[in-house]
Amino acid sequence: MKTIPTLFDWAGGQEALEKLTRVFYERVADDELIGPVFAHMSPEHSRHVAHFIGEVFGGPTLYTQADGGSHASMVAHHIGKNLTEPQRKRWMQLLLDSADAIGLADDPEFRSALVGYLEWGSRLAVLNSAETENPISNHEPMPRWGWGETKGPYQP
Ligand code: HEM
Repeated sequence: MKTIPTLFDWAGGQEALEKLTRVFYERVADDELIGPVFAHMSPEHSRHVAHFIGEVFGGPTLYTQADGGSHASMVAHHIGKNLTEPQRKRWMQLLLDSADAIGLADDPEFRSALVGYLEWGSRLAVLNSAETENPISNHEPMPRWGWGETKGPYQP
């Protein structure tokens, strides 16, 4: 029986994900639509996002252990930001352009899983950004993403 790698391993591990977010946030900073949204991000931002995605994709628990984060603390960063759909679309476009620019795995299965996760996560980010209180409790586990389909429709 074939062993199926995690999305984290298939993507090329932590190094590839950190390269992806580094190139992405360089592009974000130059973007007139979403650059201003990230004007106050910390120097650690890019690495934290790579750690978060890596953990979601089955990699080491760097976001929750090394960075002391949680699903709730990630969501908290988006609360009250009032992100818009055009900003989300630009975020998606720049991230996928960055994936191509660094030569990230581009087989249909991996890209389908990647886009699926990014669509899901970015739409939640927009929804959460309209909230004034964090809908996620500190005890909620980190999301996990694999090669397959989503587990059902959106239910707040
Ligand atoms: C899968 C989708 C997403 C993931 C996994 C994600 C992840 C994260 C994480 C981990 C942080 C905290 C970073 C830190 O500790 O410094 C963060 C902050 C933030 N994210 Fe997201 N995010 C997503 C989508 C989006 C989208 C679509 C937008 C905007 C269009 C956005 C805007 C922001 C902003 C403005 C912050 C705070 C920046 C600051 O500290 O000033 N995020 N995100």
